[in-house]
Amino acid sequence: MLAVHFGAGNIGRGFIGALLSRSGYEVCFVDIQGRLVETIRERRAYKVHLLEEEDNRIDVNHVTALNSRTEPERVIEAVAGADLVTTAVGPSVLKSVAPILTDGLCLRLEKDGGPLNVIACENMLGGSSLLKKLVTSEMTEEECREVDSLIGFPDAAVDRIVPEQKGTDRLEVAVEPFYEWVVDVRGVRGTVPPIQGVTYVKDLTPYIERKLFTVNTGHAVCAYLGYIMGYGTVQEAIADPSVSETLRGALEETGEFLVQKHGFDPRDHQKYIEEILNRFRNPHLKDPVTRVGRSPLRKLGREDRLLGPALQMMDRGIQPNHLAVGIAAALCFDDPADPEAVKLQRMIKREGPAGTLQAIAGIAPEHPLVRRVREGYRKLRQGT
Ligand SMILES: NC(=O)C1=CN([C@@H]2O[C@H](COP(=O)(O)OP(=O)(O)OC[C@H]3O[C@@H](n4cnc5c(N)ncnc54)[C@H](O)[C@@H]3O)[C@@H](O)[C@H]2O)C=CC1
Ligand SMILES: O=P(O)(O)OC[C@H]1O[C@](O)(CO)[C@@H](O)[C@@H]1O
Repeated sequence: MLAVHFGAGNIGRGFIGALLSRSGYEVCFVDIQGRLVETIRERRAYKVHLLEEEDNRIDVNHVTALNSRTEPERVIEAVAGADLVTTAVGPSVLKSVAPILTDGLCLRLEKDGGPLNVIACENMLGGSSLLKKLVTSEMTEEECREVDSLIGFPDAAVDRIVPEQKGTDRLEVAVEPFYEWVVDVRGVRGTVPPIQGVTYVKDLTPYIERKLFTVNTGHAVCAYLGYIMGYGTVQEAIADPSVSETLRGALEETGEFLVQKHGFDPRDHQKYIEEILNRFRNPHLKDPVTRVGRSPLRKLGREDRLLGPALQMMDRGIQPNHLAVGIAAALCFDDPADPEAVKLQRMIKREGPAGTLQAIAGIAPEHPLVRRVREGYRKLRQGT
């Protein structure tokens, strides 16, 4: 079985590629970084280091790689002959992957290659659905019909913290031991991919919202507050009671909303929150707040981890008091090395916090959430 995986980065090697290889797939990574591709091709194996008390390393074998910039024809052939396609490139990069994927899928359809599933493993709602839209936008009506019946784009939720890599080995990836990969089985075409460790569900929404609005909301709130207070890592930030109080408050708010919307058992959800806080505290992880807070414009998107739950909970009469502080903290994120943070700060200078929220997420300045965020923003800027 051949799996073609776009993005040989942290999640690609440290999570998706590792699980696919363990499940018996030969994994062909596709990336644009020449040295990385060459090294994978030379070694055909790497190690995943589990960041826990004991020093465990797992061997990942039967891997190879292709460079989509220098050998696009080979990537197209690989997609045409694959048993599974996955991505972990970043939500904003899906549009760059789409053209070569389209060519591979068209070749497959020409060759009557049979059903195939394409799973986008990105931190976003509807990642595979977006990829399908991008891919089919360039296809004829006939090709679109064939894609509908033969190529599945099941949406997925992926959860594993893979921090910046500090090791000396080019391929080894250090990861937290925990992982969760949930796939919407309704989107699958043909045989359900036999991936060990994947949970197939009939409705992904409760799972992806629970994950995005707990793990990612909490991580973002912690990172942005930590950044303002001068902490370097999530682990340092969460040890500060003023950060952990706001973080816990925000997760209790999103928790109330998730329990109400999806009918989770409140005690189970509380356990889920505690587990996540423990994962953030993992003393073996040193996860920079700048990595977790990266791309603030994306994270301040209307449906993403901050405004997404805040807007939905206000519609239900739940007040995002702590979450609004987290959103205000996101507006203060000014990491000079992050192009989105630089752009964000330029917008705030020009249009103020309310105008910026309107421009990024289309929220009217008179929305009650904006009043709360502005209040939080003023206090954070004054250092109170
Ligand atoms: N790091 C983490 O803990 C988690 C990340 N994610 C999601 O996984 C995705 C990837 O994140 P990371 O692995 O952390 O990022 P990363 O930056 O480590 O990896 C991304 C990889 O994609 C490659 N890439 C960029 N453009 C490409 C293209 N056009 N074609 C092929 N490859 C391309 C990059 O060279 C890089 O190797 C993101 O959507 C992220 O939100 C999800 C859960 C956890
Ligand atoms: O990968 P993104 O969306 O930029 O955000 C970083 C987030 O993803 C994770 O890497 C894993 O879900 C978290 O560490 C963090 O919440």
